[in-house]
Amino acid sequence: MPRPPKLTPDELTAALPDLPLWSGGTDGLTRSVKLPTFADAVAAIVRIGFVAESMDHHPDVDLRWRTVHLTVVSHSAGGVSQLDLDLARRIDALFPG
Ligand SMILES: C[C@H](O)[C@H](O)[C@H]1CNC2=NC(N)=NC(=O)C2=N1
Repeated sequence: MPRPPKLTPDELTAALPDLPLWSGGTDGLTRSVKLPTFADAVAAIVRIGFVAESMDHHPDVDLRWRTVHLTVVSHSAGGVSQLDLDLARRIDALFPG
């Protein structure tokens, strides 16, 4: 299935108000999720991983103690695409902040 293209800056600007927990630009969107413990943070990554697998679209993940740092970017598109907005929303549904 073809993957969507990188969003234009205007398209991203229009989409970002719906994703207030995320920051960044067309090269990638980031948010952090702080959990009570390291084990909770590992479990959070597993939950996000199942969503990512179901979408066949995967975030970049960096775990520092009990904080999970996430970046959504479409590597094949060389920037943020509609798939990243969808993945960010799915992550927010799991972890509303
Ligand atoms: C074959 C498979 O669909 C691709 O390699 C997918 C998998 N997950 C992916 N995730 C992200 N974030 N970017 C991609 O370009 C990407 N490509």
